[in-house]
Amino acid sequence: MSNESEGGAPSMESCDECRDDAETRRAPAAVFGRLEQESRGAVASHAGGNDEDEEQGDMNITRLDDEESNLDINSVISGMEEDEEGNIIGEQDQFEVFGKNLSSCFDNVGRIASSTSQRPPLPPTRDVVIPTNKPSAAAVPQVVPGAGDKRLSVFLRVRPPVCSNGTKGNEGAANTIEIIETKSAANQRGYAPTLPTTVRTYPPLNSNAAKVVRCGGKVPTAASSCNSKKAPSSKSLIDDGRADNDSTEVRGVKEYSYSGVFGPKSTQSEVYNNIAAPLVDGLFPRDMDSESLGESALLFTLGVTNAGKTHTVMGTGFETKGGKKSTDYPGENWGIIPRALHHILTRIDGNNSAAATNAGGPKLQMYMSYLEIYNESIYVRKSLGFSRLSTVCSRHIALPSVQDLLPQKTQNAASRRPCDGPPTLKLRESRRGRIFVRDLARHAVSSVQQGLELAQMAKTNRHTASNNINSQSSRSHSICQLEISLVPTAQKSSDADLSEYETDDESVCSRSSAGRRKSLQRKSTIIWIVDLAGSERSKKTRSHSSRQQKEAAIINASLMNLMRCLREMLNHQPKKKGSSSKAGVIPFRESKLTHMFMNHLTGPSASRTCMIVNVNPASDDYDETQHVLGYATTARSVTISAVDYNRKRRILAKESRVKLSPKKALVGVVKKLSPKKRKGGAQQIESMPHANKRMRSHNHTSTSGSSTKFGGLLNKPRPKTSHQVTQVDADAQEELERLREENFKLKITVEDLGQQLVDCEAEVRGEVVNMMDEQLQETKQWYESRIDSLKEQITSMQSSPGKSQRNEVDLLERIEECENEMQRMGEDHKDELSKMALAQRRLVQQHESELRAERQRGERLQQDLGASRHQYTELKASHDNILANLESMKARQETEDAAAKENPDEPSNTSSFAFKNLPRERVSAVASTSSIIDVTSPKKKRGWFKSPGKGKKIGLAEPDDGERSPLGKINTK
Ligand SMILES: Nc1ncnc2c1ncn2[C@@H]1O[C@H](COP(=O)(O)OP(=O)(O)OP(=O)(O)O)[C@@H](O)[C@H]1O
Repeated sequence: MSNESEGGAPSMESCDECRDDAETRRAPAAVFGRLEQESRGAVASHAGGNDEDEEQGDMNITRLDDEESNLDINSVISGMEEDEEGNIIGEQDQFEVFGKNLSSCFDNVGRIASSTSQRPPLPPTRDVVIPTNKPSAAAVPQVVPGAGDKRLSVFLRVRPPVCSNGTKGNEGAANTIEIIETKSAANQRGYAPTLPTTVRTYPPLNSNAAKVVRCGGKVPTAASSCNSKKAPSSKSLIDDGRADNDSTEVRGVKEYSYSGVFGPKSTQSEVYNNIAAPLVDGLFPRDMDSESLGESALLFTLGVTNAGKTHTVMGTGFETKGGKKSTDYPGENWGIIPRALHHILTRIDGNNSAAATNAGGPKLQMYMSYLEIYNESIYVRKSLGFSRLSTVCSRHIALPSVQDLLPQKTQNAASRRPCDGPPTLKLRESRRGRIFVRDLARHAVSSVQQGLELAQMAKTNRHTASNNINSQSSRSHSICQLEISLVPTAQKSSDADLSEYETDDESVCSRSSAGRRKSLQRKSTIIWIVDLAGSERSKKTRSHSSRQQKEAAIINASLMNLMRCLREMLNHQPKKKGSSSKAGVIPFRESKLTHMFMNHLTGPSASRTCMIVNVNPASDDYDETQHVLGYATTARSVTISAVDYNRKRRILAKESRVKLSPKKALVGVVKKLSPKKRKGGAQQIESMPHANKRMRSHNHTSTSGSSTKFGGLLNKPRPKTSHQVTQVDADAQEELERLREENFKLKITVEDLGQQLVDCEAEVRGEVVNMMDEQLQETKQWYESRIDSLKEQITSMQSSPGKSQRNEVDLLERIEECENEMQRMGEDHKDELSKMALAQRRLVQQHESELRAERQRGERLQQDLGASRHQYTELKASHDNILANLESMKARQETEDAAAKENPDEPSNTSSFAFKNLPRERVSAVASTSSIIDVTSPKKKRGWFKSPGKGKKIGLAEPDDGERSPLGKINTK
C-alpha cells in the first residue's frame, strides 16, 4: 500500500490525500474516526488482510494507510491531546504545534504529488553508503514496515522443506506451500517488482486437516471453509507434491496473505534488505540537522521448531574461528543481527564523520545488550547452590526468568559466586507505563568485530538443546537490543555506563529546552531483534525427559499468550455498528515476553513492529504450520487502536504538565507584571480565543456548581477596572490550575493503584495457571501413557481376534491333561503304597520268623556250650588223672631206671614198656589230649567253636580217628 503514494503523477490518491488532510485540518477528531473506520475495514475484510481487497473495499482506508500521510498525521497527533471521544482538549500552544505539524503535512502532500520515484521512500541515507546491503530495485518490499502501515507487518519466510526426522527429500518432506506470484496492483501500474504476498497451502493426505476433510462426510470446499478461498486455478497438490490438474474443486486448500513472502530460495540479504533494513534506517535522524532519533522498532521471529528462526535472526559465518576475523562483511549467510550490527555501525561512522566535519554536531554511539527469557524453575534445578528462597519460589512459581547473556558489569555481578549461576533480572514498569529490564548490562560497540564477538558470546550462552528434529533447538526467547544514542560532543559517554533499559521508546524521549513548542526529542532509540523459541510437540521432538517437556510446555504457554494478546487486541478493535464487543483484558502481563513488548504491540510503536513467520513447508509439519499461519493472520489483522494511541499521548502530556504547567507559568508571569504590564497581560489573555473559551467554560462550570472553591470568587460582581479584572482572572486561573493539578494527581494515583492491582492479579493468575499447568501436564502424561498401553492391547487384540480364544482352549486342554495326569499319578501312588505295605508286612513276618529261629539256635548253642563245658570239665578231670598216672609211671620208671643202673643186667626200658603195654588208642588219646589241653591259645580256643560244617555240630576238634577216641561219644553229639 505504501508504494501507492509513490505514484509518479499527481494521482487520485494524492488528491484524496489532500482532501483527507484538509479534513484533518478542520477536525483532527475526524482523522481518528477515519482510523477507526480503517480498523473496522481491516477486521471486516479478509482476516489475512489482503491489500487488494482493501483497495477495492474502501478507498479512503487505503489512502489513510499511505505512509507519508500517516507519518504526518502521527506527528500532528503527537502535539495534541484528545479525550476518549476524540474531542480536543488542546490549548493554545497545542494548537500551534498542531498548526505547525499540519503545515509540514501539507508540505509532504506536495512532495508526494511531485514525487516521481517508484520506490517507497527509505529514510535518508545520503551521508552513509551501505556497501552491499543497499536494497536493489527488485528487492523493494511492497510494504515498508514501520513506514506508516497501521497494522503489524507480518512477513512469511518459507524454508526449504525438510521432514521432521531431519532428512531431506523424504516422503514427509513434500512441499505443501505454494507461493502465489500474482501481479499486485502496484505491478499492474508498472511499478517495480514486489514481494509476493499470498501463499496457498495444500493439505497432505496424512495431515489432520485432510483427515477432517475426508471424514467429514460433507467435504468442505475451499470456498466454504473458514478462512479459505477457492483457488483461481483448479490445481491441487497431493502428498507427493504433484499437481492434479483434473481436480475441479480444491479441497482443504487455504490462502493466506501477508506483508511479504520469502520463498525457499530467498537469501539472507534479501530478507534483511526487505524487512530489517528499513527498520534500522528508521532509527536514525531523518536529516543531518535533526537532533531527534527515529522511533524504536521491534522485530521478532515466530514458528515451530526447525522452521529457521535462528537461521533468519543469527545465521552463520560470522563466528570468529580460532581468533580469525572475518573480512568479508557482511557474510553471505549472516542473519539479521550481524547484518544490523554492520548496517548500524556503518551509518554511525558516516554520521559521526559528517558531524566531525560539520564541527560540533551530535555524535552517535551504539550499545548492545542481549538477554533471554528462560524458565526459572528448570534453571534452578540445573544449577546447584541456589539460595533456599529462590529454590522455594521457583518450585512454586514456574514463571520464566530474564537472564543476561552478556557479561555483567555491576558490583552485584562481581559479588556473585559462580555457583549462583547467571543473574536473574527483573522486568519493571514505571509509573508512566514504561517497561524496562533492571540491571541489564549494555556494552558500547564501536566495531563490527566487537559486536559479532558479543553476538557469538550470547549465542553460546543461550539455552539450547538437541532434540529429534533440531540439534540446536532454542529453549528460550532471546532478545538482542541494539541501542543508538545521541552523544553530545562535549561529554563522551563512558563504555562502562550501566543504566536501566526501557522497552518503551517514549522512555528515551526528552523534551527540548525550548519547551513544549518543540516536539519530543528522542535522545536514544532501540531496535529489538527477538528470536522466539519454537513451538513444538514433544511427540515429534521425542523429548521425553521431564525437563524438556516442562521447557516445551512453558515455551508453548508463552507463545500461546502472545497469540491470546493478539486475538484480544483484535477484539478491542472498533467493530461495525450493532456488533457486540467481546473485548476483555489483554493478557500482556501474563507472560514476560508480552509484558516486555506490550508497548510495541499497541500504540504508535506498533507501526514499527515487524513479525517474521518461519515455516517449514514439509508435509510432516503441515498441521503445526497451519496453526502458525493462522496466528500470523491474526497478527496481520491487528491494527493500532487510535484510542490507545491518544490515551497514551494524553497521559504523557498530563504528566509533563504536572511538572511544568504552562498555564501556571503564564499566570505567574502575569502576576509579576506591573499594572501597566498586567493590563497588557490581560489583553494578552483576552487575545487568546482558546484560553478565553476555556475560562468561560470554567466560569460556567463553577457558577453552576457551588462546590468549587473559586466559584464564589467568580460569582462576585466583576470589578470594573481592567486591573481588577486581571487580578480576579489570575486568581481564578491559579485556583483552577491548583485544582486541576490535584485532580490529576489523584487520577494518577488511581491509575497507579489500578495498575498495581492488575499486576498483582496477573502475577497470582500466572502462578495459579503455571501450577495448574504443571498438574495438568502430569495428569495428561499419565493418561496418555495409559491410553497408549490400552491402545496397544486393543490393537493386538484386534489384529488377532481368534488368537486369544485359541489360546484359551489350549490352556483349558492343558489344564485338563494336567488334572488327568495328576489323578493317574495319585492312583499309581496309592497302588505303590499298598504294595509297599504288603511287602513290609511280609518282611516283618519273615524277620520275626528268622528271629525266632535265631533265638532257638541261640538257645541250642547255649545248651551245647553247657554240654561242652561239662565235657571239658570231665576231660580235664580225666586229663588230670592221666597226668597223675603218667607222673606215677614216670616215677616208677625212674625208680626202675635207677634200679637198672644199679643192676645193669636187668632190662632197663621200663617207660617204653609201659606205653607199649598200653593199648594204642590210649596212647593217641593221651597225645591228643595233651595238645587240646593248651586252651590258653586263642587259635585253638576258636577252634573249639569252629563251625563244624553242614550237618556237623560244634564241638572239640576231632581226633584223627574219632571212633577210636575215648571222647568219641561227645563229639558226635
Ligand atoms: N532458509 C533456510 N535455508 C537453509 N537452511 C535453513 C533455512 N532455515 C533453516 N535452515 C537450517 O535448518 C536448521 C534449523 O534451523 P533453526 O535452528 O534456525 O530453526 P529454529 O526455528 O530456530 O528451531 P528452534 O525453534 O528449535 O530453535 C539449521 O541447521 C539451519 O541452518
